[in-house]
Amino acid sequence: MRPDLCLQNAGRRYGLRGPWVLRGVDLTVAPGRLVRVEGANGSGKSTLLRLLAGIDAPSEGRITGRPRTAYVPERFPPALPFTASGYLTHLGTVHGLSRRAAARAAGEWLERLGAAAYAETPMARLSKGSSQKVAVAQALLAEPELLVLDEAWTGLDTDARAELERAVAERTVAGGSVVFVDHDPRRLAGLPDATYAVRDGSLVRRASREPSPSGPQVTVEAQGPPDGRLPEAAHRTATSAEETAPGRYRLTVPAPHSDVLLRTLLTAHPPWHVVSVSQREDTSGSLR
Ligand SMILES: Nc1ncnc2c1ncn2[C@@H]1O[C@H](COP(=O)(O)OP(=O)(O)OP(=O)(O)O)[C@@H](O)[C@H]1O
Repeated sequence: MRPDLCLQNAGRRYGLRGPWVLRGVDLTVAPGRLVRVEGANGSGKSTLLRLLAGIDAPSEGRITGRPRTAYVPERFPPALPFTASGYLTHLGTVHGLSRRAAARAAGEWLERLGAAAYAETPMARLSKGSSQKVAVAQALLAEPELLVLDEAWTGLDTDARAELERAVAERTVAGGSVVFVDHDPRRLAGLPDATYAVRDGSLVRRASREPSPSGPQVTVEAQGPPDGRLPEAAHRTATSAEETAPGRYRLTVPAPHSDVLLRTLLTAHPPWHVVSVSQREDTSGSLR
C-alpha cells in the first residue's frame, strides 16, 4: 500500500529573507482522497500546491511519502516548440510510458477533452482554451498517484470541464489522490474528503459540513451479491449511499461521475446488478 503524502511543519518563503508565505503546515493526503484548498487571492494556495506537486521544496520542514505526481499549473507554458500531440507524447515518455503507449494516451486524452482536431497544431498557435486542454491532458496521461490541479478548470469549455470532473472521479476510484484549487465554490461540491483554507500563512481545516452537490444528480439502484458489501470505490464516488434492503443500495452521484460509479459496480468481483438509473435535475443551476 502506498504511504500517505505528508507535509510536516512545512514552510515556504521566496528568497532568503522574504516573508514567510506558509509556515508550520502539517497536512496528510492519503491514497484515494480528494482535497480542496481555498483561500483569498495571494494567500499562498499556489505555493502550497507547488510544494505538494514537488515543483518547489519547502524552505523548512519536510515532505515524505511522495507518490508519482502530476500537476496542472495555474499558468501553463504556452509557447513550446512542439505540436500538442508531440508534446504530450514526449511528456508521456518522461512519465515512463513507452513511445507508443504515450502517443496512444495523448490521442485518447485529446479526444476526451475535445481537442483531437488540434493534435497536430503547434502549441504556440493554440487558443487559451485548447492550450489548457493540453495542460490537463499532460497531467492525466500517465495515471498519476497524486494529481494536483491549480485552477485547472479555468478556460475549459463546458464539455471539457465535465470531462475533467470525470477524470478526477476516475483517479480517486483508482486509489489516486487529487488536490485542487478552484475559484468556483461549487466545483466538485460535496465530494471533497477534506477542505482546507490557507489563512495568514497557516492551513486551517474547514468544518466537515460541505455544501450539497450542485448540478444534475443521478440515482443508481444496485443489488449486490449475497452478503456483498458495497465496494469501497463506490462509497468514495457516491455522495450518498442508503441500504434500502439487505444488499440493495440507493446511491446518489453527481451526473459527471455516474459512469465511473456504474463501471465500479459492474466490474466489482463479483459484479453488482444495476437495477435502475435515473437522473434528477438540480434547481440550483448548472456548474460553470
Ligand atoms: N516565485 C515567487 N517569488 C516571489 N514571491 C512569490 C512567488 N510566488 C508567489 N509569491 C508570493 O507569495 C504569496 C502567495 O502567492 P500564491 O501565488 O501562492 O497565492 P495564491 O493564493 O495562489 O494567489 P492567487 O489566488 O492570486 O492565485 C504572494 O504574496 C506572492 O506574491
